[in-house]
Amino acid sequence: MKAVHFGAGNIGRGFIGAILQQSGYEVTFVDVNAELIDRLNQDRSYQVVLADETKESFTVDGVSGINSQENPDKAVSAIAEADIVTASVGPHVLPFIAPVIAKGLMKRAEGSAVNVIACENMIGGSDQLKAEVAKHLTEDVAKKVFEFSGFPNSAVDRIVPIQQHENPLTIEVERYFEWVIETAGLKGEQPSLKGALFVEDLVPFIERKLLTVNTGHASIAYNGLLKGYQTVKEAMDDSEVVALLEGVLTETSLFLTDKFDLDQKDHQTYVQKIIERYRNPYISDGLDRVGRAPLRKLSAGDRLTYPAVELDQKGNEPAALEKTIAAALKFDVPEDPEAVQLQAWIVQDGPEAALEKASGIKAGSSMSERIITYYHQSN
Ligand SMILES: NC(=O)C1=CN([C@@H]2O[C@H](COP(=O)(O)OP(=O)(O)OC[C@H]3O[C@@H](n4cnc5c(N)ncnc54)[C@H](O)[C@@H]3O)[C@@H](O)[C@H]2O)C=CC1
Ligand SMILES: O=P(O)(O)OC[C@H]1O[C@](O)(CO)[C@@H](O)[C@@H]1O
Repeated sequence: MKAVHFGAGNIGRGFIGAILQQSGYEVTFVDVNAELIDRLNQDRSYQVVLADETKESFTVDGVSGINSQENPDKAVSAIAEADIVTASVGPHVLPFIAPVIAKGLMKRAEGSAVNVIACENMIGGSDQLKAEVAKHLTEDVAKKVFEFSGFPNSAVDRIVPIQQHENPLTIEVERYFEWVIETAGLKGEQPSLKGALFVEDLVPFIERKLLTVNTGHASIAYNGLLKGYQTVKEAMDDSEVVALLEGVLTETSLFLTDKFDLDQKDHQTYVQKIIERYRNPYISDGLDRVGRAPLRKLSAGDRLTYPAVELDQKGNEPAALEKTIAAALKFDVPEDPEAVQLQAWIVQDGPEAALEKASGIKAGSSMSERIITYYHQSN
């Protein structure tokens, strides 16, 4: 069986590619990073190392790579013959992989079913990828193509920090992982993916994950950076950062347990497990990475603004989320294009207007005023 995975990066090699290989697929990675692709074609395998006391490692073999910048047609043919297509390139990159996927789906034998699964930290990733693919198909071709190609949404959870190894393919990952895929969007036979969970309705799973794992992570990053820390470890040793982490998770727990009628005890166990994961001494994770792409993370449907606005509308004052949003406005990393854009908006129009542009939180609203007060209070 053949799998095509877009994004030979941290999650691509450290999580999705490994699951695909363990499930019996020959994995072809598609990427624009020539170093990764050339090495994949040279070695045809790589090591995954577990970041815990065991330092257990395993080999992912039978892999290869296609540089979609140099050989777009090869990527198109690989899609035409694939039994499954997955992607972990970053939400902002989905529009750039869509044309190749559209051409590949058009090239498939009439009616041969395939599923295309976005594995991004976002709600509705595959829906968005499908909409981007549709832009490159005429209406009647799209109708035909989407009869046999499914775009089930998924939620992926495994912490894979940015890391350097002698072999650039080696990847160190936490032992924990969760890959939840919705059955609603599947076409043809349900793929058998070792360790993945298939559910009818993904929404509770993706929202629970995004608004717990990622919201917590973002609060550590933005509040930690504000206090001058560089890593999750340093930040987690600071009681004020941990208090804000516990605050945002209490606030999102209120939202999630209410919206999805979750069992409080079970949810608290899930929350505690995640705080333990942040404290993993075998993982060194940079706050710049965890807080990367601040415009995405401040956007209305993402991990900070979405729960804060929902809670505010229900009459709760999510102070920890608001303080974290204020801290996110101070995310100023010159190598991060979204951070540069955010800071430019603040210089041009002031923090309140920048907040509205990034998040949709209306300037002049009581929530905006509270956030901006926190913004001016923090150093
Ligand atoms: N790193 C983590 O701990 C986790 C990341 N994720 C999600 O997975 C996605 C990827 O994240 P990471 O693996 O950390 O990032 P990464 O930067 O390590 O990997 C992204 C890969 O996509 C490649 N890429 C960029 N443009 C491309 C294009 N046009 N065509 C093909 N490949 C292209 C890059 O060269 C890179 O190798 C993001 O949506 C992230 O939110 C989800 C869970 C955990
Ligand atoms: O990958 P994103 O969306 O930029 O978020 C960053 C953090 O969220 C996680 O992906 C957790 O799922 C972390 O591993 C990652 O550092």
